[in-house]
Amino acid sequence: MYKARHITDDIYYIGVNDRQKVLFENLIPLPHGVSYNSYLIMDEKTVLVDTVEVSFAEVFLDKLLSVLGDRHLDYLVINHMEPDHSGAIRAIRRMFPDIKIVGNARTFKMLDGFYGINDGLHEVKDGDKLVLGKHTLQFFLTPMIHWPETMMTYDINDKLLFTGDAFGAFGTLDGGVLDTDIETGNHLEESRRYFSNIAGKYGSAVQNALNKLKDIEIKTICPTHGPVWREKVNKIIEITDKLSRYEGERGVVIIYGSMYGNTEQMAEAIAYGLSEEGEKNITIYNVSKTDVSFILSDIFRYDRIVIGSPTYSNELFPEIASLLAKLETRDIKNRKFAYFGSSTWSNASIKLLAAFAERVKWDVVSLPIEIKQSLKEDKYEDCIALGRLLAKS
Ligand SMILES: Cc1cc2nc3c(=O)[nH]c(=O)nc-3n(C[C@H](O)[C@H](O)[C@H](O)COP(=O)(O)O)c2cc1C
Repeated sequence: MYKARHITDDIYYIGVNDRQKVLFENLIPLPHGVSYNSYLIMDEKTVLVDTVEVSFAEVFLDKLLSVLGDRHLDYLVINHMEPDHSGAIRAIRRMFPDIKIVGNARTFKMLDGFYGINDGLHEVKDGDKLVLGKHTLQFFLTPMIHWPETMMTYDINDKLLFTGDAFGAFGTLDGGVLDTDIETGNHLEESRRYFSNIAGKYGSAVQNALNKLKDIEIKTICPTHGPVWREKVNKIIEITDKLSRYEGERGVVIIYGSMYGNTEQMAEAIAYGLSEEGEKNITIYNVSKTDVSFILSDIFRYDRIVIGSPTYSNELFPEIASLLAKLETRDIKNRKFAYFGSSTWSNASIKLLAAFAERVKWDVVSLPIEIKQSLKEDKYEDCIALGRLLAKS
């Protein structure tokens, strides 16, 4: 019944859309849903590349059988064992008991641990090839994008790379699958948020993978989430390269926590100073309102970061503390930084922000600004001056 999309003559898209999940990994909001991509190669040998989340197994198997018809499924290639891609493996094995499962040594340890599958395996090492008939697959081990077993599979014939989570994006595929058939503005934005929140911690691993792939010609990128990239292959590689090198574009992100508005007024004054000096790309985030995944995405994207926090029970404002903890685990480098804070009797937030700046080794461009009780004229002017300075930094 299903009409599967051709990616190339012999390669079909048979993934599914998830518009039910509210939080990816129970953490990250999915306002536009997410797709779990799976691909089928129909050659002398038939090959399934990755599967989908278990709750979609039924519709997934129907899609698979629609393309496969009465042919047997010879191989399942596992690029990534995370359950949103490996969830239907057991169902596939039950339906095709003779199928050969292709993965690396680390894949197979996880396959046994997750699903108790430890036979019918075809182990590959970095650079190994598998001939299917017209098509030959080559496997590249790309550990820590985003788990240790992750690998990529290159179709030498079609110059097409199955990349697992790399180059993925949040957002369902509403009709089109190839970027040539989609208005991809939102998916490109969501690819940044995806990278920042999922793989952002592993910048050097991503750089290693990009280096490993630099000599192969890639006409099509087939990730496990979001659009298949063809027209924008270079664009998506460039975005990933920049983010994984932590190279910030010109732009300022101001993040504040505030209960009664004083810290917020400081943020506004800093933005005023920035704007006065000609800075156009300024975003202010109230950390209690915007989900941290969006804020992280902008922190990955831009080169100047400003954070303000009230003192709260001798600590940072809790949502700011939570953001800083997330930033520290991601090890984002090369950011210019300024910070500010407010308190009523003892200013702990400034000291904690200073300690954070030291730990992450960001380049602090100015002394912090701190206020007590309310924002008065002199400190208001200091905030504006900080904005002007940041614009020139
Ligand atoms: C629950 C709570 C705890 C606070 N704890 C402290 C504190 O430990 N030390 C302090 O100097 N001020 C403390 N304050 C006062 C705030 O830090 C101060 O009023 C600040 O300017 C509030 O900033 P805002 O107007 O941006 O919310 C606390 C305020 C609240 C509501």
